[in-house]
Amino acid sequence: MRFDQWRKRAIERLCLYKRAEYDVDALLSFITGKNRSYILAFSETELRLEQEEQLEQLLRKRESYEPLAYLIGKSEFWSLNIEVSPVTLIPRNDTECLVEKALELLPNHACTVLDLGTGTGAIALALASERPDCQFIGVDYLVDAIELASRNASRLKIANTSFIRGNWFEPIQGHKFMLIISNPPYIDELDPHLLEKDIRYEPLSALVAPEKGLAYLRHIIACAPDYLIDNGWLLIEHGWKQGTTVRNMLSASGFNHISTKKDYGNNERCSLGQRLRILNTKNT
Ligand SMILES: C[S@@+](CC[C@H](N)C(=O)[O-])C[C@H]1O[C@@H](n2cnc3c(N)ncnc32)[C@H](O)[C@@H]1O
Repeated sequence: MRFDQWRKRAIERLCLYKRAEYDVDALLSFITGKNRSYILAFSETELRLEQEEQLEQLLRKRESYEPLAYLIGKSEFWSLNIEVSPVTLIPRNDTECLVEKALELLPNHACTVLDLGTGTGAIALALASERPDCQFIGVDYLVDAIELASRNASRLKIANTSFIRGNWFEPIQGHKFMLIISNPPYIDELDPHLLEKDIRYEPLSALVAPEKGLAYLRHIIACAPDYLIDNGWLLIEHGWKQGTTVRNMLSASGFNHISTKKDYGNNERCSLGQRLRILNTKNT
C-alpha cells in the first residue's frame, strides 16, 4: 500500500479524534523514519509489508485511545523532544505556564532549583535549557522515572540537571533552593475523568493523591519553607478547582506574595508564594 492510501484509510478510522491527521502522520513518520514533509511530497512511496503490519498494530492501539505519545515514545514540551513512557505522566502543554512563571521568578544570577515529582524531567529540562547558569535537581520516587529523566538530559545534552530518587524532600535534606517547582499528583481517586479515553493509560502514581487529591499539595506546601532560601519561591501546579484551597495552604505555611496563574485554557493552574526573610525582632 502507498503512503497516501494508508494515510487516507487511517484518517477515516481515527475520524472521531480532533487531531486524526496529526496522529496518523506521526505514526507514519515513526514507522518509516520520514518526516511529514517527505510523507506528503512522496505520497506514492510504497510501504513495506512489515511496515504495514506495524502501522496496523499502532492504529488499533490508537483506536482504543492509547496515547500517541506512548505509542511513539516521545512528546514535545517547551520545544524539547522528550522521551516518554507509561511509568509517568505525558508532559502537558498547560504545565508550560509553570515554566514561563519560573523563568520570570529566577534572579539574574546563578542559583539552584528543585523540581519535585520530576517524571520525564520535562520541567527541569525546559528550565535548564533556558538557564544554563543555574543548577536543577529533579526528584521522583520511581527509579524508572529517574532513569527516563536522566536519559532525556543526556540525549538533549542538558548538563545542568541531576535527577535523584526519593520521597519528596527526603533525598535533599539540609539543602536550600531559590525556587521549588512541582507538578505533583493532585486528582481525587474518585474523579470520573480518570476513566476517560487517553488518561486511562497513564499511571495512577502520577495522577492521584489521597485526601481528595490534596495530600501531596499539602505536604509539599507545609515542608517547602524549610528548603527555601530567604526570598525563595514555591511554584506548584494544581487542579483548576483547587486554587482557593492551595492559596489558603500557602498562607497557612507563612508564604507571602501569594498569587495564582491561569493556563492557556484560562483555568487556574498553578499558585506561588515567596518565603520572606524571617527577621529576628529580639533586641539582644
Ligand atoms: C503529575 S506527574 C508530573 C511529572 C512531570 N513533572 C510533569 O510535569 O510532566 C507527578 C510525578 O510525581 C511523582 N511522585 C508521586 N509520588 C511521589 C513521591 N512521594 N515522591 C516523589 N515523587 C512522587 C510521580 O512518579 C510522577 O512522576
